[in-house]
Amino acid sequence: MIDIDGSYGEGGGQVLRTCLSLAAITGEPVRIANIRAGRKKPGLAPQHLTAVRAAAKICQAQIQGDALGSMMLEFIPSSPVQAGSYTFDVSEVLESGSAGAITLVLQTILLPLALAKGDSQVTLRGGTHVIFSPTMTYIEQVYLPMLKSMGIKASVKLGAWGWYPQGGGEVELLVSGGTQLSSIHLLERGNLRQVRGLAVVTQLPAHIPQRMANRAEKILGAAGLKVSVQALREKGVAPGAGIFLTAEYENSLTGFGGFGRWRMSSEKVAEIACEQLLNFHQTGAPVDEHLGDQLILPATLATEESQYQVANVSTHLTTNAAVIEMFGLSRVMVDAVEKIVKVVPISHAKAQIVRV
Ligand SMILES: Nc1ncnc2c1ncn2[C@@H]1O[C@H](COP(=O)(O)OP(=O)(O)OP(=O)(O)O)[C@@H](O)[C@H]1O
Repeated sequence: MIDIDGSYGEGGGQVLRTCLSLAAITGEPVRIANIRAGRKKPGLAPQHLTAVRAAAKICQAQIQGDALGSMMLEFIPSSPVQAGSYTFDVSEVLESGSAGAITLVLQTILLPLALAKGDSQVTLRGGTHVIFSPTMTYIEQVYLPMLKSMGIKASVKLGAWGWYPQGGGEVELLVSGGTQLSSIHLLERGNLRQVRGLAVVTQLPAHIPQRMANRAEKILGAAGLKVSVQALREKGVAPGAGIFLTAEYENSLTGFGGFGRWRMSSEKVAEIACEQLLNFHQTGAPVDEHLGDQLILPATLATEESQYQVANVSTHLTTNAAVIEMFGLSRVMVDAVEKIVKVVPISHAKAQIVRV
């Protein structure tokens, strides 16, 4: 049994999700105490509880402490990960509905399913575009394409958009099993090819996405970037608005978003997204701060050493690195000055990854 202190470092949900993924992959039982102790409302929130149940389902784990608000979880896998057809719905844990980010549930089970024998199809319901988490657009346009370069074959189809606070979004995830992960090397991002954007509303008038798109094209165009933003009205159970920009460099991808808010102009929403993108662009780094913490797990499971440079060394990155090291599968070295992350997998045979 591996004992993890959930209050370590960032003390957020990612400590839990990383443990769930690695427990499912290795078959190693894990006990996590002080879950999300670093947050205002600690313990398991709907998104985390859904991730716990999803991870448990795919490796038939026995679980204790799987309740909303629980700060302690015991997770004991009882079989190798089973590929198959699954549905996970955040509103099953909170009947009144929740915008708990299903992208984070997706990230919890993606690698276990990709390493399992056979293909999987997963329906996920809940929040698809939620602030402080990767949006489904980021998963589709940044995270999955970057993982594809490491050998992961997976795709998502967005059926309905789910915003805070109602959620109600829906996504179909397809994952090919039997993956052998290869390493990633990203020290040079190359030139910017283009910025693609989606300005989207659900249940709101068409002038809103058009105004977001116009403003973003104007700002990024004035900064000398090649940009094209589509204005769309999409399906969703509640009103919502946002703009999601993907920057495509020769060797890497990144994405940033802005979310509509009561009394915030469409133009301001676009400005927020553009500012983040331009700040990143200026750093010259190939990997954004968020992808930086998310790549450590796949790099740990790869056959060779990985190395990449990030725009910013976040506490999410250093926390995730430390938690992953506790499973003994890799050494993660973070050069805070050069902002270079190096992940050295430790012999997989020795680490007993439950492989195909
Ligand atoms: N704008 C963004 N784009 C991509 N990824 C993001 C973005 N914002 C946050 N993330 C990622 O979402 C994850 C959030 O992890 P965190 O530990 O904060 O847990 P949480 O479960 O979302 O919430 P909490 O902070 O409430 O515990 C991290 O991997 C972070 O990099």
